[in-house]
Amino acid sequence: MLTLLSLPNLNSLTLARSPLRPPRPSLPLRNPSRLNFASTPQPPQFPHLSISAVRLSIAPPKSASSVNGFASEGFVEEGRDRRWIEVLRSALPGGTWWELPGHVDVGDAEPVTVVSALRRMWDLIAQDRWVVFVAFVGLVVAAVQTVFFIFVSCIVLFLSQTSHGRLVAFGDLDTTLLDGISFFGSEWRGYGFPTECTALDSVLRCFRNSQVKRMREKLYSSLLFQDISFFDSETVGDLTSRLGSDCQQVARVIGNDLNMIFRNVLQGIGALVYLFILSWPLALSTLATCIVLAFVILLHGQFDKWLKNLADISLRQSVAYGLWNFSYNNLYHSTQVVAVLIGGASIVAGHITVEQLTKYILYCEWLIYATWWVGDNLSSLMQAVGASEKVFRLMDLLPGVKLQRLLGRIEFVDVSFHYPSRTMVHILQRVNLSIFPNEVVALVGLSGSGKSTIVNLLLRFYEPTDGKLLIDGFPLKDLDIKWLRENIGYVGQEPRLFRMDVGSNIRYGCPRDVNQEDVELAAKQAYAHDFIMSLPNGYQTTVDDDLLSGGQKQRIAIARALLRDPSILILDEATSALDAESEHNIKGVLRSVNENTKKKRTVIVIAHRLSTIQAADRIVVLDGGQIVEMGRHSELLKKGGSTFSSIVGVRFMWKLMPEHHDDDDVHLFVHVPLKKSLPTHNRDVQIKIEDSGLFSELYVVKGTKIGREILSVNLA
Ligand SMILES: Nc1ncnc2c1ncn2[C@@H]1O[C@H](COP(=O)(O)OP(=O)(O)OP(=O)(O)O)[C@@H](O)[C@H]1O
Repeated sequence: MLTLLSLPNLNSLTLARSPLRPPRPSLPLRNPSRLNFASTPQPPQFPHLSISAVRLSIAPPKSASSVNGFASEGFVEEGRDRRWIEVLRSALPGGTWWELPGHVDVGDAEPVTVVSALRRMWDLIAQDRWVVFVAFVGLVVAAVQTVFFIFVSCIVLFLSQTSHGRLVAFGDLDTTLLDGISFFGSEWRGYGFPTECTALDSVLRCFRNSQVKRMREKLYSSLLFQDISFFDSETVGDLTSRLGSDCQQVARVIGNDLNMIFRNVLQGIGALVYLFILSWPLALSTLATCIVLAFVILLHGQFDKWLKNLADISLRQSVAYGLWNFSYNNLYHSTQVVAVLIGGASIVAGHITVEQLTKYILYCEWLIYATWWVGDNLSSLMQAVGASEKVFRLMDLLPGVKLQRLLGRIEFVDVSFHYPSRTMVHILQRVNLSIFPNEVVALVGLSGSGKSTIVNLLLRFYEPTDGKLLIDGFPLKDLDIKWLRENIGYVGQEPRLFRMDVGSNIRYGCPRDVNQEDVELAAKQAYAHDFIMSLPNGYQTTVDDDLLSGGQKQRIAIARALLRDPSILILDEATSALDAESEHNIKGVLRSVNENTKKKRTVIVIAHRLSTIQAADRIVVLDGGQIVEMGRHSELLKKGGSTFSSIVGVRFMWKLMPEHHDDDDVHLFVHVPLKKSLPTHNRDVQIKIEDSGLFSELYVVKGTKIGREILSVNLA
């Protein structure tokens, strides 16, 4: 990080603090991130400027500068002049040299107003507003005192010339009093705006830190409820930056920038008023200097926006800073030169006294100083406003409507979808599906057909790119996402367990108060109670992802979902790791819960087992992101639709449950779908069941051959 010592030309900017001289800004230390020259070992080099600019804009045509291949002197001279003019023009603010390569994004597309940003920040510090009010009063006291300090000091100084001891003593007393007021004012202001090293500094920083903390908490809780699509498009680094530096920057606005702006505006106005009282021509000349200085500072602040975002413009940064530094020093000194010239003439002419000129010069310094601070803090404020836009946008993504009760009616209306990371691949295309309250719907389809995507949309992990998704008639995006997810039970294929006891794992995330009996009832419904009781400490046994089998974890996850008593239950291959018997039992339990409890529920199940699918009220067959068939199992078989047959047949061929088959060799009625190479009507086919541990495998035997051509099996 840059210090004053690393830039020798900055030393002239730091003057010792004395009662008669306002503290001069030590610029790089004030805001190091904005003036970080660590990567610029050399001081600004203007030759770079000319070389680069020549390359950009100077390319005189050969014919203009040469005659028969020889350069004409007049042309050369003219060309050189023009070149220098071009170089200078390109280096001026807004010139071509400052332009950045087209592909670089230098800022936010959407502007945010200072007023709206400040209003949001004001809301954020609602409970600490009294601190800010008190601090502002301190600020005003300190600023007024500062303005009068010079006035009183000059009186004391010039009284001492006349050696009126008592008056000097009175003046000293007055100065001491003002010093005291200044001290308390600054300390008091510092309580609200901890920006300077005051005695209370460490305590005072707590206020700003609490602002940052509050903002981070709010932002973080907002992030937790974002769609998964949000995390597809936002990188972890960006979010960390929002939580880290952006929150700091936004908190700095109230705690620092506004404080400094108000303080310096007050002091500047005080100084300016006094200057006009002393001598209006002198005051006008200083005012003109201040306006130019403010313009230069603001211009530099604009470049800061780029400097922060881009790594490859350190050269421009150096030049911009050099120009700024040059302007500041010269403008500052010019006010003193003007003051001495005009003021000297005015003293000779008898218009003002030496004392008045002294006061004038001192107030000039204050005014320049105040202008510098206001300009610098304004550009810093603009940066913070830019940062606040992203922070507030994320915070605003919070709640929607909470319904009194969720009935469980789900409607997909012309829903199309593609994932943000693969915009060219259409995953769902114009899906229209109405699921009624308490209905059990099975989604089937080949791998990649979009079953889980439908569930992802329902859980609002993503939003449809087209069409509407309604729950109980309300657009899903208008509903309070936290409330909605509390009312939906979701069990995935690979549920996660936390390293804590089984009971706590079942209770995890349950939004209502439950007792041990409720937990055990849910575990019994999920056929998990017996195996839990066989663990060393029953429900108190500590488990984690590695200590239980896939099927046991699924049963705990199902118990967890049942305990919440959700209005909508989604099972995304939630029983895939269960043995056939457990799966059969759980399927029955889910069905009976749905029918027998007071609170009915809508169930959406994605499964590949025939037995599970058969239990559904309706089967929805997906292919390539579209619904191709829909109906009861028997209806679909009767229709003989090729998609359903191929999907269901192939899947179930490998996952038939053994209890239907007592013998190794059985004859079953097998539905044979339309296929050119196979007969088009039902026929008896010999099948063979082979038990391979977890699943029984079904081989379709045609004659002596073992084949897998039969695409669906009807065990009815
Ligand atoms: N986060 C994602 N980003 C991009 N593409 C995705 C994402 N998740 C899924 N996909 C793609 O979307 C398509 C549909 O996936 P989906 O998981 O919905 O299929 P599925 O029918 O549930 O498959 P399976 O039965 O294998 O679980 C697939 O081509 C998949 O590669």
